[in-house]
Amino acid sequence: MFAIEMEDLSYCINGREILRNINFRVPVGELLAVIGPNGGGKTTLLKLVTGQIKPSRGRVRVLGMKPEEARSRIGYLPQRSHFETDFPIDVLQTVLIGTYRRFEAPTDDDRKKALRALEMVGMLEYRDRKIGELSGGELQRVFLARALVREPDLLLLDEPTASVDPAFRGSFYRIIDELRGEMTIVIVSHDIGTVARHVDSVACLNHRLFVHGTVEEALKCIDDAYGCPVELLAHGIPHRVLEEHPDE
Ligand SMILES: Nc1ncnc2c1ncn2[C@@H]1O[C@H](COP(=O)(O)OP(=O)(O)OP(=O)(O)O)[C@@H](O)[C@H]1O
Repeated sequence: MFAIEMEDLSYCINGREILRNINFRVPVGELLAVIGPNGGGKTTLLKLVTGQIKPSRGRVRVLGMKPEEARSRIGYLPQRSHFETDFPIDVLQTVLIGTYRRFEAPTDDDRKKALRALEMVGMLEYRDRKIGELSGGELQRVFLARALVREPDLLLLDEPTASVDPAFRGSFYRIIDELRGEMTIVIVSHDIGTVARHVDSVACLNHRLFVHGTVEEALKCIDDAYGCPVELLAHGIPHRVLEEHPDE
């Protein structure tokens, strides 16, 4: 069984093809990075996996099911959005949002799981703090706990380390290394150099899927996917830094 399967999948908005003929299989347990230029469709791909949007053509299966059936098995950390941190809610309550079931209050078991998730991300002692008092990196760890609280089989992380300090980036990847093998993990990232050190495989997406393979295989055709040169730096493992894209 695959954690994610896409077959001849296309997705269009207002007549514009955002994703084109994607064929893609992510084995259970894989730790995958999805990279690609801005607007290449990475977030759209994740939304198809969570069932927030439906393909215009083709098929997507998640853990062998339709995405909407698999939803309770998916943990999702969306791209950093405008979260209202003035809202008077504490850390534990924020994590409990991840256990949400319609018409049901959180149970004692939900609370235990939320505390365990906070422990996993090193935020247990912050459980009673108001979220408005947290730094960006601390808040992001709380959101990661919220994605982990249902003990998902598939964890989707959209730009998890964007706009947080380098110290958080290090602690974030230590958490990911600990989760490795316990669940399938998909990380959307622009930080190719860092992400490449931690993942099993890389998918390179720019409206179509250019490659899904080992880090080395992906780096070989990354220039094609980006449509512009990518500078290679030798750092023991392949490590690249993006040059500015001429269109941006
Ligand atoms: N609801 C929408 N309506 C119109 N266009 C949309 C919508 N959602 C996404 N798009 C467009 O689809 C394209 C792909 O967007 P998406 O957010 O998936 O890209 P991305 O690879 O995640 O980009 P980034 O790296 O900048 O986050 C973009 O051009 C975006 O403007």
